[in-house]
Amino acid sequence: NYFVLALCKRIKCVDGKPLEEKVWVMPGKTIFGNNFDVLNVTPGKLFELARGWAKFSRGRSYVLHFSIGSVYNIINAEDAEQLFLSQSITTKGINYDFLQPFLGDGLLISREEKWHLRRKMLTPAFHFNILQTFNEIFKEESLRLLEKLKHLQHDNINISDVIDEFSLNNVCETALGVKLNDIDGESEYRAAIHKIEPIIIRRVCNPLLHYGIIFHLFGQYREYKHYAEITHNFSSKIINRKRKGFLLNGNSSSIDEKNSYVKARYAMLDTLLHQEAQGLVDHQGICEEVDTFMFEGYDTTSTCLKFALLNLAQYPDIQEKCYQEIASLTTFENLTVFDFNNLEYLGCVIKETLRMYPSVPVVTRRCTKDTVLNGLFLPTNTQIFIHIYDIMRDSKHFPEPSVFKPERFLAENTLDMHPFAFVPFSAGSRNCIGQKFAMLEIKAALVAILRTYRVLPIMQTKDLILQYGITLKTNQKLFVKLEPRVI
Ligand code: HEM
Repeated sequence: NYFVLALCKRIKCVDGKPLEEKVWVMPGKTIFGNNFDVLNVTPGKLFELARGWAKFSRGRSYVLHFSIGSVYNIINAEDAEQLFLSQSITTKGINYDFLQPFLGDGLLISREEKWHLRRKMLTPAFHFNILQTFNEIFKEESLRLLEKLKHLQHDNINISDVIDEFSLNNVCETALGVKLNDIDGESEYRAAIHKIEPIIIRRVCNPLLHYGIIFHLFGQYREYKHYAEITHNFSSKIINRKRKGFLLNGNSSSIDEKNSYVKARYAMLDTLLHQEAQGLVDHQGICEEVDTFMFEGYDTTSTCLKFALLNLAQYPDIQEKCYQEIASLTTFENLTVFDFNNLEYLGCVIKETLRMYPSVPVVTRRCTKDTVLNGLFLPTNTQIFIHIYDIMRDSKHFPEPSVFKPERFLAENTLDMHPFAFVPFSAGSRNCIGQKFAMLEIKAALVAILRTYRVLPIMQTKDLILQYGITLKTNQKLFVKLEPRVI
C-alpha cells in the first residue's frame, strides 16, 4: 500500500501468508506509512495515540511503517513470551540511543559482552544480604520523609517533590553509599532530568531528528547537552566523595578473594571501585553505571510510590485493609526485610499500582540481524516496541483491567496467571536488576506513612492524563491530603 516505503525491507510472515493474518497492520494517515502520524506530537498525544492503536487492533500486536524501517508493536503476553525468552533479541531499540548522552553506555543500554560482564559484576550488589543493610537506610529515610510530611500535613500536599527527594536519597545512600546531606545539586539534578525527557520524546516522534546531524543542527541538542552536563556534574560529585572514602579506608585488601567460601558483597559503587582497583572497569565505566543506577533507581521507584499513594487515597477500604495488615507489626525501627516481605496485601496494592501505572510503560529492542519471532520475519534493524502498559491492561488476563483490584495478586488468584502477563520489571535476561530493592523501598515508605496518617484524596485517578516520559508521567501535579491517625 505504501509505495513510497516499498523499497524498504519489510516484516513478512514466515509461512508466506499475508502479514495481516498474524498482526494488525496499522493504516497510516498518508501514503507515507505512519511517518506523519506521530510527527511532532506531544508526549501526552503520543500516549493517547498508542492507546488508540491498541484499541483499534483489539489486542492484536501491530506493525507501523516508518521511513527508518518497520516497528513491531507487541501488546499482549502471548506475543511477548518469545521475545522475553529470546537470548538473541536483547539489543535495545532506537529510543535508548537517544538516552546515551545522558546515561552513557551503562547496564540499561549496553549490549553483548559488555552488558554480560557488567550484569555479572553488579548482580551481587543486589543480593539479599545487601538488601538487609539497605533496609536500615530505607527505614531511616522513611522516618525523615514523615518529618517532612508533618510540616505539610495541614495542606494539600504536592507529593512529587517529597517523594522524588525521598527516592533519590535512598538510591544514593544505598547503591552508591553516599549521603546527600552535604552534596549540593540534588534538586538541579531532578529538574534537569525532567527537562531531558520531553526532548527525547520529541526526537522519537520526528524521524528526521533521528539522524544525529539533523538533531545537532536543528533539534534541541544544545539544551540536551546542557541538562546532561548538570546530571553528570552531580554524579561526579558522588563518585568523588565515594572515591575519597574508598582510598582512605583501604580497598581490595578487605576482600577475601582467595577464600571461595567467603564471598564479600558490596553496594554497587563499592563493587565498581573494587573492580577498578583490579583493572576490570575504568573511570568512564563507573560514571556510566552511576548515571544509570541513579536515574533508574530513583525515577522508577518514585513514580510507583506516587501512584500508590493516589490509589490508596482513592480507595479508603483498600487503605484500611493495608492498615490492618501493618497495625500488628512491631515498632517501625525494628522491622526486618522478612516483616516487609510478609506484608502480602500491601504487596498486592503495589503490584496492582504497577499493573495499572507501570513506571516503565514501554521497552524496546532492535533486531541486529534478520530475525524470526512469533512466525514473523523481522529484517535487520526492525524495531520492537513492547508495550508493558497494554500487556498489563489485557482483559484476557486481567478482567475489568481499568478497575483497581489488588486481590488479583493474592497467591490463590495468581496460580494460573500467564507468566508474561504481569511484567512491570520486564522479564528475561534484561529484566530489572533492582526489583527487590524497589519493592522493599516502596513498602518501607508506605508502612511509615500508613501507620501515621490516613491518606485522603484531592484528585481522582480517572481524571489523570497520562503521558510518556522516560518513565510514565501525568500532565497534572499530584496531590493528596494527610490526616493523622489517632492511635
Ligand atoms: C518500581 C520500580 C522499578 C521499575 C518499575 C523498574 C522497571 C524496569 C524495567 C521495565 C526494566 C527493563 C528495561 C528495558 O528492558 O529496557 C528495568 C531495567 C533496569 N532497572 Fe529497573 N525498575 C525499577 C526500579 C529499579 C531500581 C530501584 C534500580 C536500581 C537501584 C533499577 C535498575 C535497573 C537497571 C540497571 C536496569 C537495566 C538492567 C539490564 O539491562 O541488565 N530499577 N527496570
